[in-house]
Amino acid sequence: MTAMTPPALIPLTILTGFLGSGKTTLLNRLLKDPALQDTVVIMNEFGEIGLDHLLVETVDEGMVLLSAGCLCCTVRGDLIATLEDLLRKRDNDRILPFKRVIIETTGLADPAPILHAVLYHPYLSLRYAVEGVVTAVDAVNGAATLDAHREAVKQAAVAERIVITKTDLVQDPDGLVRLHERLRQLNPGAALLAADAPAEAVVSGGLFGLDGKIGDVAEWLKTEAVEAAEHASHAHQHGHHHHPGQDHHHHHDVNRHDDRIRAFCLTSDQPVRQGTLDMFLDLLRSSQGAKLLRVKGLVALAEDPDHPVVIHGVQHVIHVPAVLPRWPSADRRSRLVFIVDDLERDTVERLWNAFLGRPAVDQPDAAALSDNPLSLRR
Ligand SMILES: Nc1nc2c(ncn2[C@@H]2O[C@H](COP(=O)(O)OP(=O)(O)OP(=O)(O)O)[C@@H](O)[C@H]2O)c(=O)[nH]1
Repeated sequence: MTAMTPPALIPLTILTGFLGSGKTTLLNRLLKDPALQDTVVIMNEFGEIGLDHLLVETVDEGMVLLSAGCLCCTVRGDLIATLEDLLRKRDNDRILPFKRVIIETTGLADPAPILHAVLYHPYLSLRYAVEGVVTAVDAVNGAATLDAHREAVKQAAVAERIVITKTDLVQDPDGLVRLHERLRQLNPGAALLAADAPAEAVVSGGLFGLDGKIGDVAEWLKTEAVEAAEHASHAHQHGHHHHPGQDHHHHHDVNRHDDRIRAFCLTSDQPVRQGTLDMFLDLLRSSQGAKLLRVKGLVALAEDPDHPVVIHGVQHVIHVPAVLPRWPSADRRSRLVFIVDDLERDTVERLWNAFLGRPAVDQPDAAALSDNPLSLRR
C-alpha cells in the first residue's frame, strides 16, 4: 500500500433504543451471524450482553474476543478516544483487522451527538463510514415509552432503520399496527424491520458501501417516503377539518412529543448556485442548529448540474460528504430531507424559498434575511 492510497472505510452502525427495548438481545443475535464476522462492538459495560457463552478470550483490558470472531470492547475515556484507540491497535496489528463497528448506546442516549461526533471528526470521518442509526422499539411497550419519554421519540426519529422487537409477546395486533403507523409518521424514511431480519439488513444501508464507494443515494435519502407521508398527513389534517369528531382515537395516538418532531422534504426544480446553497445551509445551521436532528440532501449546483452534491447534516454541522458522478435516477430535482425537533416546516421553507429567489408575498428576501436572520422568527 502506498502512502497515497486511503485505507478502506470501516462501516460503523449506532444501535440505540430505550431502556429494555431489546438492544442487547438483538446484538447477541447479530454477533452470532457469520455475516458479521470481524465486527467490533463498543458498549458501556460487558455485563450488558451476557457474554459468557460467547467468550473466547480476553484480548486486552476492556476487550474480549467472542466465538464468532467478533471483538467486544467497553468505552474507555470517551467514545472518540475508544474509536481512535481501536484504529491504532488495528493499524499496529495488535488486534484483528476488524471490518465493522457497532456502537451500542445506553437506553437514555440521544444518538444525534454520537453521530455528530463520528461524522465530523477530522480523522475518524476518514476511517469510519457511518452506516446510520438503528433503533430498537419494543412492540409491547413501545407506544407507552414513546408517550412518556421524549428521548425515545428522538431515537426513533433519527434512525435509518427501526427494529421492532418482542413481537412474539404481542397480544394486541391492532396496537402493533398503530405502533407501525406511528413510527412511519414519526420517521417516514426509516426502514421498519422485524427482530429476526437478516443481520446485513440491520447493520448496512449507509451512504457509503464497504468499498468506501458511494452507495444507493436514493435509498439513503428516502425522499419519496417522506413526501408521501407529508401528503398523507396533510390530507389527514384536512379531513379532520371537514369532519370533526371522526377518527378520534387516531389523533389521541399522536402526542406532544411526536408532534414536535417532523420530517419534511423541500425541493427545487432549478439548480441552485453554490453560494446560495452555502448561505442557506449556513444560516439554517447557525440559527436553528440544535433543532436539526438530521438533514440529508441531493442538490444540483448551477455551476455543475450534472454532478449532484450530497448533503448530510446533524445539528450544527452540515457538510458535503460526496459529489456524485451522475444523478441516481431521472429525477434531477434538488431535494433536502429534514428531520427537525420543535421547528416548523414553514420556517425552513420560507428561508429556502427566499434563497431560491422565490419569496412569497410579504416575506423577506435572502438579502434581508442575511442581514437579519431573526426576521424569520414569528
Ligand atoms: N420474548 C422476547 N423477549 C425479548 C425480546 N427482545 C428482548 N427481550 C427481553 O426483554 C428484556 C430486555 O432486553 P434487552 O435486550 O436486555 O434490552 P436492552 O435494550 O439491551 O436493555 P438495557 O440495556 O437495559 O437498555 C430481556 O429480558 C430480554 O430477554 C424478544 O424479541 N422477545
